[in-house]
Amino acid sequence: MLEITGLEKRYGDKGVLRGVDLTVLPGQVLGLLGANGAGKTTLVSIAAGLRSADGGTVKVAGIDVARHPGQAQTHMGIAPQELGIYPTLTVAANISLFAQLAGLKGQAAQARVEEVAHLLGLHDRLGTKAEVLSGGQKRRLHTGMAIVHRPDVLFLDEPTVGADVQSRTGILEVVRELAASGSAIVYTTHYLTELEQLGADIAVLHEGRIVAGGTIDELVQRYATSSVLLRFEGEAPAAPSPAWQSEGQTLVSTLAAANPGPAIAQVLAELGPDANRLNGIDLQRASLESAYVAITGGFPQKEALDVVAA
Ligand SMILES: Nc1ncnc2c1ncn2[C@@H]1O[C@H](COP(=O)(O)OP(=O)(O)OP(=O)(O)O)[C@@H](O)[C@H]1O
Repeated sequence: MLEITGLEKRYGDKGVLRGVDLTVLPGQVLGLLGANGAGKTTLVSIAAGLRSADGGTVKVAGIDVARHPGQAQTHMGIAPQELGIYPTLTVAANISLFAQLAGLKGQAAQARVEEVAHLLGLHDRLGTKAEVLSGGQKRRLHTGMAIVHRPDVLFLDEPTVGADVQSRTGILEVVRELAASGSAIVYTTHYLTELEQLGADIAVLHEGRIVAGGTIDELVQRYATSSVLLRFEGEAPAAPSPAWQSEGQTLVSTLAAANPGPAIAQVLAELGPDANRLNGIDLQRASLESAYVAITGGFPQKEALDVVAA
């Protein structure tokens, strides 16, 4: 449904996208992850035909977005990071405007506007001017405008920033519902738990390329490991392992451990009386977060860690 091949984008002499390939199938939610400045918004904007690329192609429903942006855009919905609502129009008029732009008319348009408002918990605000909505309600409205025509391909760029729990739940519910009805969805976020809740597939954008992709389970299996972070006060303990690094007044040691419980017991036994000077033990289970951090180099990868036999 969405096919991105060899996409390149430079700002001045800085290559932000350096050959990005991505495919998103009908019914698939693709979580696009990357650090601040990795190029996610740039990628989404080019894919949606809002910015031009320096190389590569984007096809939506088989249509080349750069060559036929108007035609391709009839198959898309986009909710950019910046809110794009019309403040002086009511909630109903905002959603309705986008329904009409997508060719929905009369009773069908009216029914869909009400359905979207209901899905996003805005049904009792239909007659309210957008400018008086709360931040979270504005965010929901902004999402509603992007999905009203049930687009084949939907781009949501950090849709839950500033949204409260209720707004977040509503937005995730709408994403699930659209994917179930066959939309291909690109979802950028820094909230990894949302991607877990959506059962999304993941693509990690790093240094201009997609450096890892797959289901959450695949990424966790491949890159993540449980780890134990130990903090120690004062002089380094007598035991030769584990290795410690200074962090100000504190010594810290990070251990990869498939079975953290026995690993902690082993370390405590080796430390002997020095164990009394431990002042922190943090256990991190293998997760999408630890996989992501390993992939983007913020934490050693599984094989590079000092694995404690358990
Ligand atoms: N119009 C522009 N002109 C010049 N540089 C730009 C422009 N837009 C973005 N950039 C730069 O390109 C890089 C990628 O920006 P982009 O907004 O695509 O990243 P992002 O992954 O969406 O970041 P965030 O997670 O912070 O939203 C950044 O270094 C940014 O400063």
